[in-house]
Amino acid sequence: MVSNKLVAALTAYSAVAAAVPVASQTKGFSLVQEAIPKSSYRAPAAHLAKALTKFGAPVPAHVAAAAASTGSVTTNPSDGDEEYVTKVTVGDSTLNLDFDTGSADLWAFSADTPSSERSGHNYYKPSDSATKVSGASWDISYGDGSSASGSVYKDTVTVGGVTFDAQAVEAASSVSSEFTQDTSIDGLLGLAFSSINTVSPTPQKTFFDNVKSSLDKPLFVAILKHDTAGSYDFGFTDDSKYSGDIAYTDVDSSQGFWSFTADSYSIDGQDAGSSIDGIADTGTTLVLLDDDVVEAYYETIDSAQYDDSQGGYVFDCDADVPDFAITVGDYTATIPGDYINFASAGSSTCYGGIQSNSGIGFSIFGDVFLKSQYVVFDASGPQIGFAAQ
Ligand SMILES: O=C(c1ccc(-c2ccco2)nc1O)N(Cc1ccccn1)C1CC1
Repeated sequence: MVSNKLVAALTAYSAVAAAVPVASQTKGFSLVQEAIPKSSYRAPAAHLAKALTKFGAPVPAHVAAAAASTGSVTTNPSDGDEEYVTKVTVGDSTLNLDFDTGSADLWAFSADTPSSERSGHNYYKPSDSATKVSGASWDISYGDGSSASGSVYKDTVTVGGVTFDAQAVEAASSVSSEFTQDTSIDGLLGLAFSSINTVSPTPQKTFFDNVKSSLDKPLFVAILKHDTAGSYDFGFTDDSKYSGDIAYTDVDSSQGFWSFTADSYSIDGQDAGSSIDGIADTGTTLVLLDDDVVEAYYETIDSAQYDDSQGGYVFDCDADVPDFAITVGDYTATIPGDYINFASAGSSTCYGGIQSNSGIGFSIFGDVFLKSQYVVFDASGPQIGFAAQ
């Protein structure tokens, strides 16, 4: 049964992301000395940490923290791949956060959230070293109609071993019912561009913006999967996690999103011959496209129809559901039809993973698409890269 939350979300909108090479030393060898190219620059602390480790000395926490130049954290799909939950240390709390490349606020349930709105959730407790940002507030509304607001602290946040000790943590004083009812997540970690951070009067930087200059590479990768654990990787790409080559294309960040143009799209392998402008949004469950594309897609499924009560297209669960693909350069990114047979909608009907973007003027490539791909969000450019998982 499609959960009430999902129906509510879909009715309004459906928004809702190294092995240290052991040098094999043999007796008698020579080293070629060469200057380290700038692009592989590592933070000074990384060299200190490495030297201390080499001689068996303890690495002080502040050195280790400054030194982390890559990180990786597991992300788990909730039931039915509705959202992806990632553990993050925020101040003195470990919280389950929804990494969201469609927004730029790091916010969490907090001691300021009324207990009636907070039950079933972990919540943020400022650390002893936290500081409140005087006069600051935040207030965000999402495409599914959900919202939250509150005050702001600076505190230490660690994601997959990467730490920033002055991260803006937005403590919720109020959250809408969608968040209260979704006890899988205790808040969001925004990974869009900081230009759309809602803190007033001074917008704050996202976690990625704060750490990207200390990472080996200024990028993060979303490796979301269907019904099994994936990861968010920071500062590196890992060719054991994808096949073929990564196809990159430019990102237009002027609206704060990871916005790109797919050169064309195809339905069941039939190229439609027109491009799609959209955003990569780990915080949106489904794929939301212009109405003409959605209608062309469901034309291919005899039993498909728009169901007002479900707020979207449904079809017989035993229908043959075609693939939907977009092309980026010479790479074709395919969503398997099985991913578009998204969820039960009662009796023998199923809910489609492709739905209308309700005319918002751009498409949203949410988790139904992202979980079929290895997706590189690269701040240099900026650019976005896709490869087959
Ligand atoms: O939910 C959001 C969303 C995220 C952040 C913000 C926001 C407001 C102020 C700063 O950020 N506003 C949104 O609405 N979707 C997904 C979506 C789905 C459907 C319709 C509209 N949207 C943004 C990424 C597009």
